[in-house]
Amino acid sequence: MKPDIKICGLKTPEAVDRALKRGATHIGFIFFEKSPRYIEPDLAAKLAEPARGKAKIVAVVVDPTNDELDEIVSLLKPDILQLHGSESPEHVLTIKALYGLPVMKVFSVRTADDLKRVEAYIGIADRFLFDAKAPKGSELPGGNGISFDWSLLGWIDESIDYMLSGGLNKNNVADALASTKARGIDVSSGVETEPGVKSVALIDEFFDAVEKADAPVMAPGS
Ligand SMILES: O=C(O)c1ccccc1NCC(=O)[C@H](O)[C@H](O)COP(=O)(O)O
Repeated sequence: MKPDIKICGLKTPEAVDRALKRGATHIGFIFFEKSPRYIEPDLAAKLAEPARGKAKIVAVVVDPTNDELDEIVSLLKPDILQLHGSESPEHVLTIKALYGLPVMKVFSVRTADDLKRVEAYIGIADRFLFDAKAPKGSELPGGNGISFDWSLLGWIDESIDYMLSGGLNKNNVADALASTKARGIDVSSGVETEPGVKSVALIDEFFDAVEKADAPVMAPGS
């Protein structure tokens, strides 16, 4: 089955256009002010316009207040809220009830302990995203361009819908898909020339790598 592909941290019409042309199923906008990928909600709304009905528009927030969410939801009209902080199951339920939107809850992973709380969110979060935990000293909860040990996800049942992220790029995405049961992948730094600067060439190369990974292996002579 073709994986969902989310290109995250978009800030230009060129990058949005290329992601859509190549078949991104999700595009993400970052509403975390310390990020080099931060974008004002009104600008994100303009950039997202060509994606409506073609790809899911994802608003990435970190321990958001209701005021922040009110502004983002009313301007951007996202399809999904990506909660990338330490939102409790109760907070996730409150957000879902307030905004009526599906939630993708992020777990930041370095060790097995980081996955202990997943069960508490089953039936509450609509989808999970397993991302690498920020390295010491980083101010960013995501978008750090580093991977984690995917074998830590081995116990996660196939019935659990999750995306995988953290340091994915054209060189490791095939391996990531083969080694996990991720139904989707999410990339940011791997399609950038520097933090916050997306490259249409790297977006192309990333999609090429996913398509190659997905292509059936032909028997010799067939
Ligand atoms: O990308 C950011 O700057 C960011 C900042 C704060 C919270 C989340 C952030 N990114 C969320 C994403 O979904 C990224 O795509 C994900 O962390 C993977 O990033 P990367 O390892 O750079 O591919």
